[in-house]
Amino acid sequence: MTELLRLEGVSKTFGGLRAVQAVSLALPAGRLSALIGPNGAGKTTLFALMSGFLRPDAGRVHFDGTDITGQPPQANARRGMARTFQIVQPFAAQTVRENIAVGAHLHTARRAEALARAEAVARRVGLGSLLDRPAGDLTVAGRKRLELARALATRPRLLLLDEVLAGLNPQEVADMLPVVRGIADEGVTVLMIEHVMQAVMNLAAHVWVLAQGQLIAEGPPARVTRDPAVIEAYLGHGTARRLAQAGTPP
Ligand SMILES: Nc1ncnc2c1ncn2[C@@H]1O[C@H](COP(=O)(O)OP(=O)(O)OP(=O)(O)O)[C@@H](O)[C@H]1O
Repeated sequence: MTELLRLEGVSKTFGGLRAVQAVSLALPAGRLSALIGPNGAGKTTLFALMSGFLRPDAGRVHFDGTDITGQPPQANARRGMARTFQIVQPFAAQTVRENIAVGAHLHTARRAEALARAEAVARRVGLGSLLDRPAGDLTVAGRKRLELARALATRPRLLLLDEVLAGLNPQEVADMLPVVRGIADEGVTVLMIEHVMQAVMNLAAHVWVLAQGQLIAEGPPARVTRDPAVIEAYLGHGTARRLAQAGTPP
């Protein structure tokens, strides 16, 4: 298994809060993996540490064999790392095409080339018919696709998706799953933070579970979601034992 991203003992403290504590993991290249955990577990902070938006207090980050610890996000983007944000903030007055072209400009200064690239990416994520609409007109589901498209336009090798399914209804989630799977099938390594477990079970080959800043489990999703430590982290202390006593297999 080739790894694309490796964390070694990465930690981050905010004031007295240990948001991420000595996290080590190796992300396999060419696969779709997920990072799950209860609210406030440190998932978004870990993404920021991976992509250079935050600098770790301790530990190292390696991308494709290069130590990138402390490198700024722009440098990491040029290396092939892209991330989406939980709160989508497009340039509302600009068209969908122009918003996506911002990402394409990472690799070209030529406007026509960036716009052409934007159009191709828009079709890939199902925004082809909305290219000339202002981004401010998009629904929540449309904005999520736009966020994905802006990241894809940078031609990433590693795509970090921060809750791209949050706020979508079940039909919209079902419509988005093949889009995300298609990106991975084209060879992009994907790591997704996701609370929608149906999506994690459906898409991810490997899952890491973060709770209170620490990795508490990893493995195939079906096994991880049965892990008593994971059930405890989500549902509270003693839950796994109570479920077992009630005869409900966790
Ligand atoms: N810039 C910051 N300054 C201070 N505290 C922060 C900062 N960013 C995050 N935190 C805190 O660090 C902890 C981890 O936050 P983080 O957003 O990484 O969790 P998360 O797992 O992504 O949560 P959620 O699933 O709710 O998005 C939380 O207690 C949060 O309040």
